[in-house]
Amino acid sequence: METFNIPATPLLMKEFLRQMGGTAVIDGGLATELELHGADLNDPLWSAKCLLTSPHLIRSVHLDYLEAGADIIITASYQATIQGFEAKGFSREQSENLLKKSVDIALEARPSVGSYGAYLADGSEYSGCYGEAMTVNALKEFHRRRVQVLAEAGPDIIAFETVPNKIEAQAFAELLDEEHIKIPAWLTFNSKDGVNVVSGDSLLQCASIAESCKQVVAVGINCTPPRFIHDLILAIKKVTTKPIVIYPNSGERYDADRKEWVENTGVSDEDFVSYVNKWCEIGASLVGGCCRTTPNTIKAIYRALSDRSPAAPGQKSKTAT
Ligand code: MET
Ligand SMILES: [Zn+2]
Repeated sequence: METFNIPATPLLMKEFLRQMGGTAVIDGGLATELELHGADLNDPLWSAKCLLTSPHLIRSVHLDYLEAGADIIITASYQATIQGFEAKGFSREQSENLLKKSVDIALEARPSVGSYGAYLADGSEYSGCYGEAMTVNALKEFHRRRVQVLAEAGPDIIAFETVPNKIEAQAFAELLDEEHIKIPAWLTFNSKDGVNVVSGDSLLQCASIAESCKQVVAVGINCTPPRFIHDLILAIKKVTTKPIVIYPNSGERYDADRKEWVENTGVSDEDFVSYVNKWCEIGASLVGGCCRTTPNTIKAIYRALSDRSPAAPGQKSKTAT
């Protein structure tokens, strides 16, 4: 495993990318890959359930992604919340230790902070509807201790992922500031129409919130069908000077009622990857995959980027298999 120290300013994220040859490769879906290896994640904790039952499996999937060429791996903390562990009978201290464990497993990892909708485990991170009564302050209180614990575990960067609406983007940005979080962060939104974030809130407004937060070193999109990515990059580019991070899902449809992905509604690894160079040409500099993408997808992204220019990831000392 390589260790990258990403210093905590946007400028130095750019320096990290320069060292990477301009583009860095992120890993692919974690939870869906754990499932492919037999984990039963039908649980409110989703991938975080493996922190309890099979940490060795998490470790092995992280390694698969590193071997496939990922420069950045994302921890199993997406749906790990103190409130979620407590609901299972763990003490506060045990819950905090489980959060920390997700970072320890990935060592120089980038912990994932899923939204409040992910904690609800009812698919609401794909609707962004938290009800009229939800406020920025309530979301901040929900996430506060979690973000502190993850930051204290010493990762390189905190990935706030699948952010479905503006109030949660605001909550994360304010938390980073209020808690004086020294670890840099990225904020990635999801979209189901290629124009707005899933709640219908303006992507431009959401990305602007990320842009004006000094701890945020990259802004982008995750867990969104590949066919929408091109237009979303162009939109984000209008409001940010920060590096753009893109990790789409396989494009398959998720059936929230049945709690399963509808197979064969997505694109093949090859098709997915054929877009990657174009995305980088128009402004993306960190690219990977989200749900239902696999180490094969990441291998193909790594190869596509290596073919692009001599300064691309292929030139790095790492050997892709
Ligand atoms: C619903 S998006 C999930 C993101 C998380 N990092 C995962 O790959 O499991
Ligand atoms: Zn996803």
